[in-house]
Amino acid sequence: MASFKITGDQRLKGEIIPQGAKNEALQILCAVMLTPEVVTIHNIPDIRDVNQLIHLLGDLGVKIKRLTPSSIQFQADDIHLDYLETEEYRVKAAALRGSVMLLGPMLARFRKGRIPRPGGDKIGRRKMDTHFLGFEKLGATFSYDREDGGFYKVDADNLKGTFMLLDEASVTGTANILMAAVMAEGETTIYNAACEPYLQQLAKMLNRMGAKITGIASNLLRIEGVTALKGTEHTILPDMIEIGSFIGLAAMTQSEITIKDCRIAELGIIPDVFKRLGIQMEFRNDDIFIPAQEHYRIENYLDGSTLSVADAPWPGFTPDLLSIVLVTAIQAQGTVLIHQKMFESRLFFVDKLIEMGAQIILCDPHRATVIGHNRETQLRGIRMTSPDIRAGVALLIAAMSAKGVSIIDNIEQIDRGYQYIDTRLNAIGAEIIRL
Ligand SMILES: CC(=O)N[C@H]1[C@@H](OP(=O)(O)OP(=O)(O)OC[C@H]2O[C@@H](n3ccc(=O)[nH]c3=O)[C@H](O)[C@@H]2O)O[C@H](CO)[C@@H](O)[C@@H]1O
Ligand SMILES: C=C(OP(=O)(O)O)C(=O)O
Repeated sequence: MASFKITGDQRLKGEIIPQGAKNEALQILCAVMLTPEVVTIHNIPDIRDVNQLIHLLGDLGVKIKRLTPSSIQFQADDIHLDYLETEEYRVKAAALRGSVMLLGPMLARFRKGRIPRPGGDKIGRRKMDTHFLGFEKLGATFSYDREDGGFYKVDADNLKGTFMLLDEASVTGTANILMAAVMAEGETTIYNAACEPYLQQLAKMLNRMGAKITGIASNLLRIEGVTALKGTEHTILPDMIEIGSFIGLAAMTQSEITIKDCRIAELGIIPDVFKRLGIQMEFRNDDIFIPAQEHYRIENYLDGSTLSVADAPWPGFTPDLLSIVLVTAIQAQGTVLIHQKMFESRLFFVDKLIEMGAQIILCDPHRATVIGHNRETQLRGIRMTSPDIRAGVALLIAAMSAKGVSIIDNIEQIDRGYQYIDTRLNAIGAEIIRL
């Protein structure tokens, strides 16, 4: 288990380039399984989850040629389906959540998919019903062997297009069903589809491969099935969660940071939520400039009542940034209610922030009220453990703003999704040592 030792209270200054988006990369990498032709992907982040998925593709027989550190060529022209039945596959695929999206492409191309219960953050129940209800609608049979350590199997003689109304707008569920439907016979309609930028990017890539998808960016996707897909090139967007994390980090640590090439048009409501916390930012072409700010004041609603920030499926605010908003509010002036609707166990890390001196009331597992210090009291460094990827970065931000030294254990959680975060932040003035 690795740890970070952070000496807090440093002001950062400089430019930072966001990495390619983790959650987009996981979808796009699974899509390479849909064609025997070459698919070239650019801006791939060098992070644990993504590297594990790339290894898994290699084990399945995908030919992998690294062109540059972040550009890779894939060719899935000789897939070893027998590997799906091995113990090694179970162990490796269970190490991350993104591997679940291999099912849709495998079903589309080989009419068979296997996946163990996937890993990912332990942030409450993470059901997969949407995925399998969708596959079943397309004509697949599904079985789940609980005795067998939890192994999902899908098989189909033939996939047939149909209308489906998803039980919820699941991100990986929509990606999975979409990738199965592109090669189903006839027309599929997916209503209540998730439409995060990750999915928009996936659908655009699939269309470049020869798929016929309309309704991209909406919750109503129409797919006209095709018999085969061809190769393509794809560039992953900057990681919007990393961009949001840097905005929060700049505000909390009173740092002047320019976040480069953000693809601002794709960030949806994210900048506005941070602006409502009182954080100033300037869009300079496609960069976001955050000035060093001593004070930032949380807005109230127009009627004077307390602001709340809640997650919702896109174009609502992503749940993956709520931990960052929460930590950022600690040094704001004012009060905000953080409402994490989607996950049940994502707010418990506030205990550590409270131990550091933050004023937070955990109302219930889904809601926490943060009463900002307005920099009248500084957090103090402590030893803590990173429970999940985003809480881990929230704790890192807290530690960087705190007086004294903090240790964060279990930083493998952070490494799942943030590329060389210590090196990149140290380059602009942080003091983080990897132990
Ligand atoms: C690898 C990957 O891409 N992971 C992301 C993906 O996970 P993932 O695809 O696993 O998450 P889902 O979108 O399926 O659902 C997340 C949670 O939200 C709940 N839910 C979902 C939709 C809805 O309309 N109402 C609702 O309550 C689900 O029951 C579940 O508890 O999307 C999540 C939600 O944006 C993000 O936190 C994860 O980072
Ligand atoms: C919850 C997340 O990831 P995963 O779905 O991979 O656990 C996340 O990226 O915040």
